[in-house]
Amino acid sequence: MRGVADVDVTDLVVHMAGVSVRRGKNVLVGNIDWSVELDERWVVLGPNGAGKTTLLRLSSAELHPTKGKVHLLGERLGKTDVQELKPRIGLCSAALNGRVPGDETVVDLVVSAGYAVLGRWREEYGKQDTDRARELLGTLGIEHLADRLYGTLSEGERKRTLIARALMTDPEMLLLDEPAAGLDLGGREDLVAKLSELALDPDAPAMVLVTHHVEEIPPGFTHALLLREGSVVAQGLLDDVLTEENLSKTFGQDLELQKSGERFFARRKV
Ligand SMILES: Nc1ncnc2c1ncn2[C@@H]1O[C@H](COP(=O)(O)OP(=O)(O)OP(=O)(O)O)[C@@H](O)[C@H]1O
Repeated sequence: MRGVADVDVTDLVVHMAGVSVRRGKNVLVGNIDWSVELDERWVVLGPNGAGKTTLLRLSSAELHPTKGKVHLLGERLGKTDVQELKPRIGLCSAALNGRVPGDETVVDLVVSAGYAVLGRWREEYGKQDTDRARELLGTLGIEHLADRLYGTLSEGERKRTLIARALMTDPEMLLLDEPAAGLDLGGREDLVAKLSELALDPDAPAMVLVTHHVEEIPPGFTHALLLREGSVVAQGLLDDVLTEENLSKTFGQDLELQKSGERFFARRKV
């Protein structure tokens, strides 16, 4: 495995060294060493409460560590202007979903990401911006929904809209917090296929996807970090890390793991 001590952090998308986040007596994540390179696509996997969202909030400059150093896109958290850093990071999370006005059109919602506002009325945008937004909606397979109101979309369509929005600023890193949560089987499979296309695109940004389910890992993802109770169980290349033993340790029960093609499936051992 790559040694975190002897890397040039300015070349890395994420670099964490000895990072902990505490709230009172609770250790949300403890002593994390992790780095992400530009061409890598990481899945962060773990049970409820493992610290996945905390790790993503550190990676999106939403949260500072209690201890340790975090570098994002070569900038040290705490020593850089996060308002300049944030547009370079595309974040797609359920928290955002709840804050979107339902009467916003899909294309306006995507365009407004470039201006870091929710609600297009505050800004005037150019044709170049709306063309790019429509192109991104096309990439996610929902160009036909561009003029619909966000409030009328299905959950799966909303998820894709928010991913297009996160890509609007042409970020150097794309963070996806449980993108398939709440989707039905077909919706999940559609999304996994789209994320797989994105992961395999060499021009796409570095990606970090948080999930509870191995079934949601899109083909093309290269690395995994397994978290349990705020600590790293294993991290590295996906095929090395995603083993029955590591998965069982992560979820605290005896699990059977199968790989079919490029997809993973897990269930409790009987
Ligand atoms: N402000 C806080 N104060 C105390 N504990 C907190 C705080 N925020 C989060 N926690 C705890 O830290 C742990 C990690 O939370 P986090 O949201 O990062 O987990 P997660 O892996 O994303 O969980 P889930 O899969 O359920 O979303 C949880 O046990 C949570 O209850």
